[in-house]
Amino acid sequence: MQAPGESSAAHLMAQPAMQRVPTQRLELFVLRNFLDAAECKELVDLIEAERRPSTLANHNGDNLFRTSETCDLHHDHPAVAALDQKLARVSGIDAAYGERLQGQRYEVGQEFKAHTDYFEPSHPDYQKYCATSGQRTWTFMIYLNDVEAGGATRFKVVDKIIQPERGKLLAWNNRRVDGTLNAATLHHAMKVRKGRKYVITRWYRERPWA
Ligand SMILES: O=C(O)CCC(=O)C(=O)O
Ligand SMILES: [Fe+2]
Repeated sequence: MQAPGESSAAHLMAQPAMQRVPTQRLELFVLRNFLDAAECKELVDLIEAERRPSTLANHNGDNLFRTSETCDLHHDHPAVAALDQKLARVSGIDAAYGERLQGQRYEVGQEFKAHTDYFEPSHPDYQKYCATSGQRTWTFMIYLNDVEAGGATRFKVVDKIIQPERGKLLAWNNRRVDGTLNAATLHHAMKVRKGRKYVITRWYRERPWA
């Protein structure tokens, strides 16, 4: 059994067509065709309708660190509610532990430089971000389109590159199996070279999101 807010390799590998990316240093999974073309299109349209410049929780003085645009998705929209439920099933994590779903759009030249999704406990704002709902546990991310060139997600510590592909789900544990934060999850959303890239990210927490 997994703790609330946590997925597990065993749960994920029991999902049809789930693949584990071969590396000892982190739990990283790919599921192709998690969403179909129509589902992806509907979500892209929602992101298009409400995007705003992306922000950073841990701002580090580099204004070019995350240059994409973000859209906070509305969970009362049927397409978003359906995705929320689908993610709950595949992850095994109750949707209540998930932060609000976020869409991201990258134009040519836009990126999100190498970062980890967990919050650094030494950061002055750690309490602000983690006091209520705790640390981020797992990240689930869906690519909503095929990108003409660029836009891959690179896990540089383990030297794995995941190519964007319409409907593909990428999931990883931000911590090691023993619960400690895993710096090998460092990842870089590389620059789009041609076309556009749309993704949706879902970060889960240790406690219900509030
Ligand atoms: O767009 C990607 O490939 C990765 C996005 C990401 O790392 C994030 O939103 O935390
Ligand atoms: Fe990330």
